[in-house]
Amino acid sequence: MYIPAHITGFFKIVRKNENLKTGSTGAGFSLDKGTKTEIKEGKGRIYFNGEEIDLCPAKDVLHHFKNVVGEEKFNIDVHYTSDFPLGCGMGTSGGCSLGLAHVLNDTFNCNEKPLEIAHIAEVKCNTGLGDVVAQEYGGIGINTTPGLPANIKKLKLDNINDYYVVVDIIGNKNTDTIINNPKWIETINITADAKLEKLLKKPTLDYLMELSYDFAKNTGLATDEIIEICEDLKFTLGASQAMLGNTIFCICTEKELKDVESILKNPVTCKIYE
Ligand SMILES: Nc1ncnc2c1ncn2[C@@H]1O[C@H](COP(=O)(O)OP(=O)(O)O)[C@@H](O)[C@H]1O
Ligand SMILES: CC(C)(COP(=O)(O)O)[C@@H](O)C(=O)O
Repeated sequence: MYIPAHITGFFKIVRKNENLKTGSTGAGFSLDKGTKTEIKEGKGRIYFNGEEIDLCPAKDVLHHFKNVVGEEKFNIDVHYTSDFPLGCGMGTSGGCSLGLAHVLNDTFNCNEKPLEIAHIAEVKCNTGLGDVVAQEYGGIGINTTPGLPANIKKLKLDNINDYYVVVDIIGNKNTDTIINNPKWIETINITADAKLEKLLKKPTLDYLMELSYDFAKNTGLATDEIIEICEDLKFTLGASQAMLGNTIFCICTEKELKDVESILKNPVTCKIYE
């Protein structure tokens, strides 16, 4: 099962009593690189690109299905193969949660709701608020409702194939340290305020990038290093920080691609995944 990586440009945090209704609003897009989930016979271990890891949302999804299926039938290990690391704002933890929920639901012929199970796992573990919803829908999404049921308006572009998304991962940034911190929540929500309405009135990719860069700078989430590189990428459609990671993303045309790749240290070139 393949789940696309997802980049959030800007977002607002909405916490409710119910995990299903807790989530984010905002905008972002899915990529043609991501995470593949497979299960094999085993003892409940989780492997990420060959290394055993402790991944809270994956464990939560496993726990849910173990209760549904019955412990005696549940002898599996999980194997993830991912293009992007965890904790870098590429929605990798979401890809792991959602991929696993789908694989288990299909394999054990359950009649569960994989998207809901994955979203609840992400919210409980503080690894994501809107990723799995966006990943399930794909494309460029404007998310107007936190949690589920989802209300995502997709931005349809005739020339979407003309664009490349170039990603440069500089380092880690764990989502839970930000989305649980009252000061960050206040700053993020004040800065995000009005951006969604603005984008809905003028739903273009350039404007999404402009609002995202404004969000990255004005929240203080982007480091000086990231801002400096984004300034160097001003000749493109736009560049900003992937939320919530220490990661740059840039949207450019084929003509600009070589210059963009030469500015970034470890460029990974992708396309938007519809
Ligand atoms: N080797 C690892 N590197 C980074 N995160 C890891 C690793 N192993 C497990 N984790 C867990 O993965 C989760 C990453 O979540 P998050 O920061 O939301 O990532 P992403 O941006 O990929 O969605 C955290 O719960 C973290 O504890
Ligand atoms: C921005 C974030 C809250 C976290 O994203 P990540 O670090 O990729 O888990 C995301 O889930 C969203 O709601 O848009």
